[in-house]
Amino acid sequence: MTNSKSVVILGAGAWGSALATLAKANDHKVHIWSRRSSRTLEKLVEDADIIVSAVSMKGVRDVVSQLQGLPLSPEIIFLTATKGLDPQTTCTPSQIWQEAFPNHPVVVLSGPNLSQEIQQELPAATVVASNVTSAAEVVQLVFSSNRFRVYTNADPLGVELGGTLKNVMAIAAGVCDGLQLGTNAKAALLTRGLTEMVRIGVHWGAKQETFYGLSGLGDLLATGNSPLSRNYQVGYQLACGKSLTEILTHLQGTAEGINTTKVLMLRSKQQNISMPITEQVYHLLQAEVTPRQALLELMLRDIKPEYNE
Ligand SMILES: NC(=O)C1=CN([C@@H]2O[C@H](COP(=O)(O)OP(=O)(O)OC[C@H]3O[C@@H](n4cnc5c(N)ncnc54)[C@H](OP(=O)(O)O)[C@@H]3O)[C@@H](O)[C@H]2O)C=CC1
Ligand SMILES: O=C(CO)COP(=O)(O)O
Repeated sequence: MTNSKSVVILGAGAWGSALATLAKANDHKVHIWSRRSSRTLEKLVEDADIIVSAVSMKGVRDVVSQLQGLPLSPEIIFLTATKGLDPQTTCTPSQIWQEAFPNHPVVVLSGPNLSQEIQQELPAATVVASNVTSAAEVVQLVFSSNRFRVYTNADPLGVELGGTLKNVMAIAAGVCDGLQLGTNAKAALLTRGLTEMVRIGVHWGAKQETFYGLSGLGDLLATGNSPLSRNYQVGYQLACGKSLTEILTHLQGTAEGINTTKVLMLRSKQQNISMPITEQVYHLLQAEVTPRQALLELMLRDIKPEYNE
């Protein structure tokens, strides 16, 4: 097949494995690498067309620095699928990749993509975004199929922030359901959560409209309503009285929202941006408030117009 690409996926977790399944189903040559792999990264990336990073945030700088020492073809496209923020710099993963590889195109993939549903071959849609349109189109072709619809987008920062910021709201949504607060409360929470995502995201440099697409609202709806989301599970179990340590001991995989909440608190304080839901999620994760106290804090904030910001 002439359009067959060589795809190397870094990270053999839930998301790396699901992305591998999608690319393989389209007859691409796919190799998955993890830090436990017997095969060296150098050998694997030798003839790669696309390097996909599906490691969790805490692994991004490690894999970037491993790749930096290797001779890479200038044609290689980097695709990042991590939904997190760097705790030291507050940078997004794509900013880290682009800084390390300034001459390569970097593409972001993000959307409502619960990996378990994708592994069950249920239909889903996603967004691939880049400043280099041709690179986004290559990635679009590699992953598109009759069960995975891939849209391109020219706002990589907005696409990446949508998938990242919604993890904080997914924790809050889990709390909302765990406390059995009802459908009205959930709708209010997700809507005001989106307002908060837009507020900080636009200040960051992202486009407002991007947050109303698949990678923002779409992913917020998916993870804010599904027990398959690890972030949602964290919130749900906190509402049921478990401690964060207890929850993390049994959680399958990564809940990026925990780190993202801390990074967002830092950034919103530095830049004086109001993020009341994020702030309550932060206090809850620090065990400084109970879920009921967090709810009351939000309900008893000063009354104000819906849009004055
Ligand atoms: N699961 C999902 O539904 C989706 C997840 N995502 C995002 O994808 C990212 C990965 O999530 P997911 O696959 O679910 O998480 P998992 O916890 O299942 O996997 C994390 C992966 O990251 C690797 N990793 C962690 N630290 C390092 C490191 N220092 N060096 C090399 N590899 C490292 C792990 O390797 P090891 O196994 O060796 O620890 C593992 O392969 C997250 O940012 C998540 O938000 C995005 C969309 C959907
Ligand atoms: O981002 C996701 C789906 O789009 C996965 O959500 P969790 O990381 O909360 O499981």
